[in-house]
Amino acid sequence: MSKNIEEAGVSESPSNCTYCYTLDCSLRIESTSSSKKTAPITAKKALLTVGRNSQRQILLQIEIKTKTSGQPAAVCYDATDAIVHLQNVANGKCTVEIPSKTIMLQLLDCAPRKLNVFMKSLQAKLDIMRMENGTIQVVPKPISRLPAAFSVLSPLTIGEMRKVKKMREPLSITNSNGKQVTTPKRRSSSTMLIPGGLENRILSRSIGLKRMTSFARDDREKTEFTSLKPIKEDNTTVLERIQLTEEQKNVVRSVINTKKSIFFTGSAGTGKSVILRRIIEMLPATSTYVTAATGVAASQIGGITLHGFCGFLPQSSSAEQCVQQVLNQNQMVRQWKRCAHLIIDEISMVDSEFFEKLEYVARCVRNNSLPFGGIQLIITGDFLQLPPVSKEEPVFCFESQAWYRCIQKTIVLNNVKRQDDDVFVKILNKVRVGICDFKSADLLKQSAKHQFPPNVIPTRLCTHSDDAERINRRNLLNTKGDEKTFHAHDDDNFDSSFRTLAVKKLTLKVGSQVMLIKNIDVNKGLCNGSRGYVEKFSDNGNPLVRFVSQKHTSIEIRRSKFSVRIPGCDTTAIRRQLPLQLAWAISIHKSQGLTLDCAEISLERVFADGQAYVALSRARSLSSIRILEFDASCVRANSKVIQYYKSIEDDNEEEDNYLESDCQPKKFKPSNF
Ligand SMILES: Nc1ncnc2c1ncn2[C@@H]1O[C@H](COP(=O)(O)OP(=O)(O)OP(=O)(O)O)[C@@H](O)[C@H]1O
Ligand SMILES: [Mg+2]
Repeated sequence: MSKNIEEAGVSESPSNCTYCYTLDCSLRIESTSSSKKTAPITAKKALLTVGRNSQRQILLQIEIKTKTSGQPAAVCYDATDAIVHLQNVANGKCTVEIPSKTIMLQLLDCAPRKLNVFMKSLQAKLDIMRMENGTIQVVPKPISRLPAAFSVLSPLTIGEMRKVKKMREPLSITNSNGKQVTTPKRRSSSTMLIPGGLENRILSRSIGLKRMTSFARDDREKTEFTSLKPIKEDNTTVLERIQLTEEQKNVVRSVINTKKSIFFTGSAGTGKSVILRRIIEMLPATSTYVTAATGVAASQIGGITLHGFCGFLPQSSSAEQCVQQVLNQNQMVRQWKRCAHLIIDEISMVDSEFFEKLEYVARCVRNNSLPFGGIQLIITGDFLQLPPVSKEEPVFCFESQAWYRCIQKTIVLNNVKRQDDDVFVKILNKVRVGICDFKSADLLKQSAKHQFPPNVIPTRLCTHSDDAERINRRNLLNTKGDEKTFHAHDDDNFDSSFRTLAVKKLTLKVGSQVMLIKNIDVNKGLCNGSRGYVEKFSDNGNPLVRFVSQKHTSIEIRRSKFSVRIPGCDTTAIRRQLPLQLAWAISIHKSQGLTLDCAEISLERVFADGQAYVALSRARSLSSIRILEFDASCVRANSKVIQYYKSIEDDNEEEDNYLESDCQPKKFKPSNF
């Protein structure tokens, strides 16, 4: 069974069948009848279940909690002719049209991934049913009350998946000129295989194209049908196809199933941010707030900075003043009240005082005495990477009483996915805890001789950001090639305070060293952090980039979509810009969270614990870095953090002896507790 589900893309499903065929959402039911107009029905909380009746028709059951009785009211629709519109799935929205019942269901505020799986499973079952029936019932019998027999659909089997795949393969048909025409390989998910003109009618409606005048079955219609384009979805969110490992899935399950406040940690490259992206897709969009300690880290997960989220100025204000600052802004009060899940990446850079203030503000503004005002915290990061920026000895979040009160479960990830070179991983694991033995130091020193492909100058990782900016400015100025400036296209929702890795104005020259800031084709090795140089500009003005991973061809880079989820709404702000940044140099602080495939590191002026570890662990392999004048003394780890991690390990070992796996670990007790 698990194989079927993995193929269906729901590998993290806790309960396969329920996961595919039930969905929590907000709902609006509208009439599509032009003659009989009725007021739409809206429900903040509804549960949709797909099932069958005794005649094996596919039914859509809707349960709504009514305000008056508090009891769920249920209604069931025959979904035989349902049309699914998937354009907005990435934002947790979707529309289902049932023409025979002249209604339209608008599903809102869904967890995007769950919605995607639910709709695709429904679509696959409908496609199979229609193919097997050969035709659809144009006017299925309406079912006004719940059917006597209603059973949740069985999960998709491998056989069914194959049938659907085959059905969606290109069709070869002959048009009126006698030419063979092939339909698009991947049909949009809202298209259906229904014989005759009905298919055209449904297609034209479902994709919102011009209505066809005649539904007669003739070749001209078939040709028009072939020209339809598949619906585009935001590939970066819903359709990211990284197969999570067992330990990664375990984190997702803990967050989704237990609803506990969870801190998951692990060394650099264990997939913490990948897991976060999956979790974000599985939580309802309007009550989930995605944040990170820094702008760069936030942009990696489509979120905002924690400072941007909180609505107060933590440095200069007391806890009471912070509460007051929030209360003075209605928008911020609404946001704090609406928040049910708060995601924080790169927690190591958030200091204890800020975390205490956040927790206090949450309780006061929400008027809820539970830890963090009852918000589920989903926190990740590695405290052995960069600490909070501070002139004095940093005080970490885990040292605060708030942390001790709020975090109910701590999970440690052990499998590094960024590097697959065992020797390098072992060196990194030692460097992480501040150890650099003679053998490791020797291997790191030898890397100074590494050579890279001609024309690709490795990214210089600088300890200080001024150095990085200076290097990029100087190199761009000294580059002699043609120059072009690309201005970002921002939509109306985009606010200047939003952070994305894509800059507002990007100036490139032929010969510029660049780095991808987004995955564009993972199979070809063109992913976030891939390095290359601008070879020339194409006829339509886009840069042609020769990447390290693509020795023989250059790739035309076009504008990509960078989305920022607007706090408190289920909409996103969109910036369209080239997914590139200048890459002669970046600061180590800005590189935290990134994966680089070609870097030169100078660690002479290291000033923070974990800084050397962050720099070294950005690389995919030892052969892809060049370390200049390496001295083992730059390898530093904070002793408080080492002690904290030791305490987590001890707790986990003890926990293994318990039968109940979710018992609360004792955790690191803050000294002043
Ligand atoms: N299950 C997986 N399968 C394949 N690749 C993976 C998997 N998990 C993570 N990766 C890859 O490993 C790299 C590191 O992942 P990610 O950035 O999520 O790690 P991280 O733990 O957040 O690291 P850091 O602590 O540096 O922020 C990325 O290139 C990511 O695509
Ligand atoms: Mg990360």
